[in-house]
Amino acid sequence: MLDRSPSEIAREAFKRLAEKRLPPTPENYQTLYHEVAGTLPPAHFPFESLRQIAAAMPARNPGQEKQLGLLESAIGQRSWDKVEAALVAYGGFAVGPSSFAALEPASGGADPDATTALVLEQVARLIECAQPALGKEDARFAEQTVDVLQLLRRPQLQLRDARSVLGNYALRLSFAAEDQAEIRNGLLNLLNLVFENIGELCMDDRWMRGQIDALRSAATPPLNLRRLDDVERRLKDVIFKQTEAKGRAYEAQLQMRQLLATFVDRLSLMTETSSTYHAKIEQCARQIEQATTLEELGPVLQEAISATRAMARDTVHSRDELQAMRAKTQEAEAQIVQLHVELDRVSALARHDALTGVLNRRGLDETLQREVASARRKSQALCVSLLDVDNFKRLNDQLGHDAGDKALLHLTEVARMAIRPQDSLARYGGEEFVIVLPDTVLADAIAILTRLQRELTTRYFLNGKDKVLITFSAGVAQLGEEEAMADALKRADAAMYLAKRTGKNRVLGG
Ligand SMILES: Nc1nc2c(ncn2[C@@H]2O[C@H](COP(=O)(O)OP(=O)(O)OP(=O)(O)O)[C@@H](O)[C@H]2O)c(=O)[nH]1
Repeated sequence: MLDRSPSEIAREAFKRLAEKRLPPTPENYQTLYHEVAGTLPPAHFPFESLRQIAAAMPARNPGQEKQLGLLESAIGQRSWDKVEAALVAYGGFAVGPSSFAALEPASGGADPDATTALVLEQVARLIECAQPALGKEDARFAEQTVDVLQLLRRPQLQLRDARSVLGNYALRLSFAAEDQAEIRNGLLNLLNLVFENIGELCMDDRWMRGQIDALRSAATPPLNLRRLDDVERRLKDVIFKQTEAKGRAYEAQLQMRQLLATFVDRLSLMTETSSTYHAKIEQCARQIEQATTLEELGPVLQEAISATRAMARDTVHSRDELQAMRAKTQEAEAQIVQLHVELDRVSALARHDALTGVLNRRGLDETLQREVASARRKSQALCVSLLDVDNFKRLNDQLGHDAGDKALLHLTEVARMAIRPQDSLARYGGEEFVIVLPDTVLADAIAILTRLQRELTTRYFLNGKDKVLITFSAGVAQLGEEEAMADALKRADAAMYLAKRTGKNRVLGG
């Protein structure tokens, strides 16, 4: 089946359409096409139903009005993610206990049939919303869902008729939800196993070890989409770097093996040549001893000369070959050095900082893009903070550069613990870091940074046995409605400099 060309599949689908006497609708053709091709049909997007729901939803304030506009455009784009975001944000602008209040009968519930129909419609919507989360593995359950939805939307359906069907369906639904929870746990266990194995393969690489630890902690429940996104990005970096390293090691190994084999061949050939030569010379020496006339000596000397010439030729040949081999080895060495340089360059292209494991500039850029889009979509506040370690040069000078590195690592570890899972931490440059705080207003962001300062006064950096206090100065800015993120960062930077100039170890809003 899978070997058929698209036109063959299309012909067969038409044939089946005729054989089964089905109406030639696009849906029927699509179903049969996938049946013939042995592929899965694309997930159904209930475009019309969603448009009807959106049309029925009231816009009771400007916030809801904006979200309804976003919802309509999300439906137009057939994007579940955007539909979900618009619905959640719409809910955030709810004004009363019921955001579906406009659906209620104007007479205050005087018509019981209309009320029943409304309640049943809401149950149907609830089921439709929950459906994607329950997966498609159980075909029987999927069929039952379709039947229940049809039944709930049947005109004049009475509550007592719906009750037993819903009771039965609720039981199946609880099984499906349990299955999904088990599948999720199973997948998480599998993921952790994969991390462990990758970790085992490259335990001598410090960067990799840090990444694997970060992956494990990112994949620990409770999960959210942001954390999963982080896991995906980190895993891509790890796989990329591991593939590079493996390819490099394999190439080097192959080259070395070839060189060694040639070397052993040459060595045995040289030994062979020199033993033949020695035997020949010994034989000549014996013949010279036994010779009594000059005539007898002539051919013996001739033989000795040609044996010596052959030996010299072989030696020159071997020397040339060994020299060529040496050149090849040097070339291979240079290639490996070049590969290391290349690997470092590639690592720099990764999204995480090699020393601390937090996001690097590239990772930060991507995160900022994502968070700005998300904040705008959800009409939420977004803050950025720029923090710079105080007197870091002095720390380096007094304790050494290695201790300086460890101090930076310590700072990022404490910061990771102090911020929320949805916040992001990035190294902006030497001893400068950026914290991105979604869904946070300025005052709260300042409070989070101040909490981090307090944390650092209780969690000292230990340099050997010495406790070292690390402090930082920070500037915080809340992104304006129309403002570019680069401008918000500039404001945070200016506030940070003001904090430095006015005594350090301070957090100021920009
Ligand atoms: N150990 C270590 N030091 C770094 C790293 N990156 C930058 N530095 C050092 O950080 C120091 C920063 O010095 P300055 O910019 O003068 O700042 P400061 O000493 O912290 O002074 P203030 O910012 O005014 O508090 C420089 O000495 C850099 O060499 C790094 O990765 N590791």
